[in-house]
Amino acid sequence: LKKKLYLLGNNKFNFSVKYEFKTAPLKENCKPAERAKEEEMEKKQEEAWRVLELYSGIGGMRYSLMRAGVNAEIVEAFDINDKANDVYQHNFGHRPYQGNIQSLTAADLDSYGAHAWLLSPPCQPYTRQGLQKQSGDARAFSFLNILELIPHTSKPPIMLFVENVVGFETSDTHSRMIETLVKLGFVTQEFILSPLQFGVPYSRPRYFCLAKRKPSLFHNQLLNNKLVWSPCPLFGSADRESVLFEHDQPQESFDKLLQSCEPIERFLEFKNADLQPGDTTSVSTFAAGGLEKDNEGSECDINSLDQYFVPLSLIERWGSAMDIVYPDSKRCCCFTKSYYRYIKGTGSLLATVVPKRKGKASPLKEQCLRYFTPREVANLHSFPEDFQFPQHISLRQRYALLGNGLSIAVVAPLLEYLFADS
Ligand SMILES: C[S@@+](CC[C@H](N)C(=O)[O-])C[C@H]1O[C@@H](n2cnc3c(N)ncnc32)[C@H](O)[C@@H]1O
Repeated sequence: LKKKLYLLGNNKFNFSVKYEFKTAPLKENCKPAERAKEEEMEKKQEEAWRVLELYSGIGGMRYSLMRAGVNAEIVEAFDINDKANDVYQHNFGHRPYQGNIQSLTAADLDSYGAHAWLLSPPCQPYTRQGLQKQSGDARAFSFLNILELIPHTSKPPIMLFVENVVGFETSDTHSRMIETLVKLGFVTQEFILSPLQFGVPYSRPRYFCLAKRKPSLFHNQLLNNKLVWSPCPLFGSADRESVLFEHDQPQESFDKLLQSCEPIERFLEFKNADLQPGDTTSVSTFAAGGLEKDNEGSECDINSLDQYFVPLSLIERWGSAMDIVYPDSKRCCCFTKSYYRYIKGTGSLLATVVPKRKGKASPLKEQCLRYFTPREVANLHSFPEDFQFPQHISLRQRYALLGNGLSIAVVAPLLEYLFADS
C-alpha cells in the first residue's frame, strides 16, 4: 500500500496521507520489553531530528524529508549559489548559509548539534562526459573537507546521506569516504536507483550512500556494505533475492519496468489536447522560424507556450541527436542543467503533433517538437505542486537549477529507510 502511495503521489503530495496508514500496535497487547522499546522510540520521535542540508540547491533534499514524513528540522542549509538560495528562500522562508562549504570548520559543524547530514556535492568530478578528475578536481575539495572534519567534531552525526551521479561509486573520493566512515564506526548501505523504479517515466539513475553510526543500525542488516540496484528493500521486501537484484537485466524485465510507469502525459502542464487553435498557429509559425525566441526567458512570459517550441533550424541541424517522446511514452531522458541551451544529451523533447508512425520514421518538423517546461521537469523530479520559482529567475536558470536537482520520488523512501529505527 505504501508503495502504491508513492507511485500515486509522485505529483500531488499530501504529507498527511502517510500517517493515516501507520497504525501503531495497541500498548496493552505489547510484551514489557517491546513496550519499553516502543516507548523509547516514541520519546525519540517526540524530538525532531536535527538535520544539516549541505549543497542545498533548490531544496530537493528538504522536500524529500518532508515527503518521507520524517520528524526532522533542517537546522541549516548551505549553498554557494545565490540564485539557488533565492529559490530555496522563496519556498521555505529561510535563506541558506551562502558560503563555501570548503571553509567550514569542525567547530562550525559542531555548533549545529545535528544528528544527520544530508549532502549532494557537485557531480562534475565524476560524470562520464567530464574529465573524471575525481578527488583531483577542485569541485571535489569541499566534500573532501567535510569528510576530513568528521573525526574532529565533538558531536559527529549519527546518520549521513550522500547523493551523486553514477560513476561516483568507482571513484577515489568514494574510497576515501568509505574508509573515513568505517574508521568512525559507521555502517553503510549503497543504492543506485532511478525514478523509473518508482513509477515515474523518467530515467535519472543516481548513486546514494546511507550511513549510520553504531550502535544505530539499519532495519535490514542484509544490505550492510552492499551496493543495491533495487528499491525492494525500501518497501520491506528485502529478502535475499531482492538484495541480489542485478542492474544488467534482460530487455524483457526492463520493458516490464517501463510498463509499470505512468505515461508522460500525467506530468505535463500543457497537454496536446488542450492546445487551442491559436496556439497551434503560433506553433507552426514558430516552427517555421517566424517568431523570435528569447532564450534567456527574462523578457517573455514564462507561461507562454511559444518559447518552448524548437526552431526548425535546430531540428534540421540536431534532429538525429534528439530524443523524442510522446504523451503516452513511459520514459524520458535525464534533464541536465544545459537543457534548453544545448540539444544533444541534455534531455528529451516532446512531440505536440503525434504522427502515425512515431519516432524518426516521420519527419520531425511535422511533429512540432517542444521543450518540457520547467514546471514539467519539476513534476518529473516529483516536486510538490506548491514549489515555485521567484519571478526574477530566468528560464535558463530554472532549467540549470532543476538539472542540478534530485528526484524526490527516489530520495524520500531512501530517507524514510535511513531514519527508521534510529
Ligand atoms: C548537485 S547540486 C545539489 C542540488 C540539490 N540537492 C537540489 O535539490 O537542488 C550541488 C549544489 O552545491 C552547490 N555547491 C557546489 N560547491 C559548493 C561549495 N564549495 N560550497 C557551497 N555550495 C556548493 C552548488 O551551488 C549546487 O547548488
